[in-house]
Amino acid sequence: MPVFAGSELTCLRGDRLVFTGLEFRIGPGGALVLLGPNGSGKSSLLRVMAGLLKPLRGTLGWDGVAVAEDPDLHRSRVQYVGHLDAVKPVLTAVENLAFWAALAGAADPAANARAALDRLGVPHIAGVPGRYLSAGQKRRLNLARLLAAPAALWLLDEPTVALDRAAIALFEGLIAEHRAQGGMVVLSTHTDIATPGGEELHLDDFTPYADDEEAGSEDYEEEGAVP
Ligand SMILES: Nc1ncnc2c1ncn2[C@@H]1O[C@H](COP(=O)(O)OP(=O)(O)OP(=O)(O)O)[C@@H](O)[C@H]1O
Repeated sequence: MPVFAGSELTCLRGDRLVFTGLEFRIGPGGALVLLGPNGSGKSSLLRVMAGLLKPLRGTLGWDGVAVAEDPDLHRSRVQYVGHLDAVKPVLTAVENLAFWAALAGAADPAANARAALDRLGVPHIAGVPGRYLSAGQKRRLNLARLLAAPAALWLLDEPTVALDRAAIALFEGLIAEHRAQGGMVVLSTHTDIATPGGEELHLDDFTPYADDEEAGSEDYEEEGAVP
C-alpha cells in the first residue's frame, strides 16, 4: 500500500522563501487538509506535490522511492485540480472530460466522461461548450475529471470555490469513496470540508513570513513581480 511523504521541503517563489522544513506523510485512505492565510504556500505545496514545481530543498517519496527518480510515473498516479479552471472554452463539457480520460488511457473516454458528469449531477451540460458554463458548472466539470481520469492521489486546490451546498455534499461523498478504496487526498481550503479522520497541515508553521501580512499581500500583482 502506497505512502506519500515529504521531508525537509523548502519552497522558493521568485525571491521569496515560502516555506521551509516542511514535513508530511499520507497513507492509503488518508486525507491531508492544507490550512493557512493567503500567501502561506498552500497552492505552492500542492504544485510541489504534483511535480509541477521543484522544491529548493527536500525530497518527496512514494513508498520510500524518491519521486524525482521517475517524474512521469509520479504524474500518472496524481490528479491535480488547481483553483483556476482548466476548461477549454471551445470544447463541450463532455469533450473536455474525454480529453483528460484519453490522456489517462481510458478505453472509452467519452463513456467515462458521461458517467463522471452524471455523478457530479450535471449530465445536462454534456453538450455545452466550456465558454457558456457558469462558475459552479465549470467547477463541477473540473472535479468530474477525478472520476473520468482516476488516480491514486488527488491534489485539490480550493476545490469547493463556487460550488453550491448540494455540490459540496456530493463532493465530500466522492472524497469518502475514494479514500474507502485506498485513495489519498490532499486539499487546500479556507472553508470547512468534511474529511473525517483527516489530518491538518498548517502552512504558517513553516513560513518565515507568517506574521508579516503586509509583505504577503503586496506580492500578488503578477507572475515575476515579486521583489
Ligand atoms: N509564479 C509565482 N512567482 C513568484 N511568486 C509566486 C508565484 N506564485 C506564488 N507566488 C508567491 O508565493 C507565495 C505563496 O503563494 P501560494 O499561492 O502558494 O499561497 P496560498 O497559501 O495558496 O494562497 P491563497 O490562500 O491566497 O490561495 C505568495 O507570496 C505568492 O506571492
